[in-house]
Amino acid sequence: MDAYCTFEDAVRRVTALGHALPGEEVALAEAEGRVLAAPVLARIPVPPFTRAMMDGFAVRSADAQVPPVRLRVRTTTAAGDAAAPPLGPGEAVRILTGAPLPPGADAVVRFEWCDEPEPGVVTVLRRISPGESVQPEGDDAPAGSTLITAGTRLGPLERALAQTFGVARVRVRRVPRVAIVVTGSELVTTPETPLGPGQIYSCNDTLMAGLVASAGGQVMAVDVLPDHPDRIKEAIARHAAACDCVITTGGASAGDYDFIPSVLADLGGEMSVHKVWLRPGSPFLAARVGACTVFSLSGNPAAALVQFESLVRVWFDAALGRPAKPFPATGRLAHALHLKPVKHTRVLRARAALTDGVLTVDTSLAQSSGVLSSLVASNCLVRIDEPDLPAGTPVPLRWLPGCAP
Ligand SMILES: Nc1nc2c(c(=O)[nH]1)N[C@H]1C(S)=C(S)[C@@H](COP(=O)(O)OP(=O)(O)OC[C@H]3O[C@@H](n4cnc5c(N)ncnc54)[C@H](O)[C@@H]3O)O[C@H]1N2
Ligand code: MOO
Repeated sequence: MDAYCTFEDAVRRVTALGHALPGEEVALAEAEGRVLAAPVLARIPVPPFTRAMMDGFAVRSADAQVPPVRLRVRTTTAAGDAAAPPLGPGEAVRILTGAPLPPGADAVVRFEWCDEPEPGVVTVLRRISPGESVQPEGDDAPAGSTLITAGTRLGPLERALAQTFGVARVRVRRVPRVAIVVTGSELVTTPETPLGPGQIYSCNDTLMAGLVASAGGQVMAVDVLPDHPDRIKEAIARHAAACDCVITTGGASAGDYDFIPSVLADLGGEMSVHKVWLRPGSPFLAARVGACTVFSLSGNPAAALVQFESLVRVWFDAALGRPAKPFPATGRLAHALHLKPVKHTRVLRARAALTDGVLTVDTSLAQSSGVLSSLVASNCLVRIDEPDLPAGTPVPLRWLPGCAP
């Protein structure tokens, strides 16, 4: 296979290569960044008992309809105490925020609305409604309710929620194991090493490792290899046997040292995508080698970023059982666009910002594949399918990792 496919077709084919990985149970404490394979259900109601929301006096609201009212104070209940015995008519319990209400009480009168004329007596100065300053058992959510849906990536908020509902273990997808093979005889990976003639400092090793982690994968290896087909072949074969995914960069196009297509063919790779009408990033291969998916990205870092964000990430979502959409958001062009008509889907780096409640996208950053510095000024990628678009046109958008508002 040596034919270009459309961007849409490439998305479909990459999605088809990603199968949801098996689920496994892990302790909540170890689940940061993991993706749920099953929903998290509340093990207990929260709050687990009806509790005071203010420091004050637990009362029967029926007793406090015509203030001022004198009530006998039975005892004090603080957070962590068991509930006081049932409250009779004309009685109150001094109660602190978070403490369980005694049976019979249906409201809390905050201290500010009370007088304490003598020990054991409280005067309620205001009319109190039932339920005042009280949170009923299960008000947040009852036991058995769905707290977090499958496919959600667990962060601090999700883990905190699960913990407060008494959930100790969660079912998550196995983490995709990923190897990165960066190719190019010109590459130097240690910036402290002076460059020789024709050499450049590599950035794809760092870029890909970071992107893989941001997509929920575990980087098992990063190899940086010269353009030597046997070494590249050996590395891909070795990693394909141990990993769910191998990502290569460089050598993907038509140059004399672009060995990747023939290496994948030699390895018996079932080619799913060869080239894509995508700019930047048309040299893109997706193949299955045994049980492993191999993505071969352009050596050009800006193109490799676009390929990862708009295609490879779709595979990670499928592997993690999440709905996949390359450009899930929408922004409006800040300026009109007039581009050369091409067959490609263009992906532009851009800076999106809210202006008067509208997400506005500024694409006036350097777009050359050879320019990386403008990437740091950008916070999103936008998809452009037409050469001429007026200002204000809605365009599909993906936030770059860590840039979503
Ligand atoms: N005759 C053709 N030439 C090219 C085509 C084509 O279709 N026909 N496609 C062009 C496009 S588009 C791109 S993009 C590049 C991609 O080519 P490769 O994937 O083979 O990448 P390389 O040639 O190995 O490298 C391209 C460029 O990027 C630099 N590079 C590579 N690796 C790294 C790295 N790890 N860190 C930083 N920079 C890297 C490399 O030195 C080159 O400058 O091909 C066009 N040519
Ligand atoms: O499409 Mo290449 O991927 O522009 O530089």
